[in-house]
Amino acid sequence: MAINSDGPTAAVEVHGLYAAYQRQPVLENIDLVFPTGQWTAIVGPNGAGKSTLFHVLTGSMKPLRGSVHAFGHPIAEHRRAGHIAYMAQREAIEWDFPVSVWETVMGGRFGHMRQDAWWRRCLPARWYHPRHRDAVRQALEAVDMLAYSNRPIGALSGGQKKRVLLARALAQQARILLLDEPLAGVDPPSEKLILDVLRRERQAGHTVIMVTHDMPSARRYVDHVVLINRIIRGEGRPDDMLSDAKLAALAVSAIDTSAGDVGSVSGSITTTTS
Ligand SMILES: Nc1ncnc2c1ncn2[C@@H]1O[C@H](COP(=O)(O)OP(=O)(O)OP(=O)(O)O)[C@@H](O)[C@H]1O
Repeated sequence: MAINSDGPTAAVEVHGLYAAYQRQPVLENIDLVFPTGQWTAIVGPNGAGKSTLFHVLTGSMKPLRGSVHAFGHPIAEHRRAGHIAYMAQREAIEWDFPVSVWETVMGGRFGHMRQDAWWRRCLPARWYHPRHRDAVRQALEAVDMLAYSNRPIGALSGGQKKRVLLARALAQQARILLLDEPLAGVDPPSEKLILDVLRRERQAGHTVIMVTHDMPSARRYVDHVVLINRIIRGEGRPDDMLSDAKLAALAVSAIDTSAGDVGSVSGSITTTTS
């Protein structure tokens, strides 16, 4: 699939999106445009539907209604072509699986490997095309984890696991990066490292969309903020969206949704200004 992402095209466009689990609505009437090359923070309380939105954006969950396009093409085409990199929450990974850091990050290359000659895909991992090995090495270097390449993923600290998940997303060399809470549970140096990596991705023209509860970092780094709790509660510049008043209103919006059995949450949004 040839995708022309030059010019002002939106990286991702969502129209009239509804999503539900067992017919219980989680997202309703979502309309969003993520411009190419911008860094967006998705902010909302626990249970607001942020991860669900990402499942739909990656094409792993079918919406009840509505459409999702990336660079003007249906999201399913991008999923097949590996154009969208996704960093799941740490909890979403089976860490006891007996694979090394290197093999985990190589997983980010599987979409690209479909373009390799069939015989190369049958070879042992050490014979993978050098461009895959280079991408993995660069990604591990970017998150300062190359020295841990041979370590089993189960033998990493929480912050190191986050960095490996980010490396796997980077190895995909995708134009769109979706990151579900990349800053959760990391210490300040790791947080700075991750934010600097994402800033470089944005500078390279990639579109970065991250879920976060870290308001000081969002205020400092991102271009655009989307407030969500089952429906879109606001979007705009970080200064406007992340005021204490807006965040307090977002936390109250959680109470509005509890009648629908979604979003009945304890707000976990930090309103501390940096
Ligand atoms: N597999 C599932 N089956 C049924 N309900 C689900 C499933 N996954 C999520 N939900 C429900 O959907 C709602 C939205 O969940 P989601 O994980 O998208 O929220 P979130 O905003 O990412 O929350 P958090 O900040 O806690 O990660 C919640 O009420 C949750 O209980």
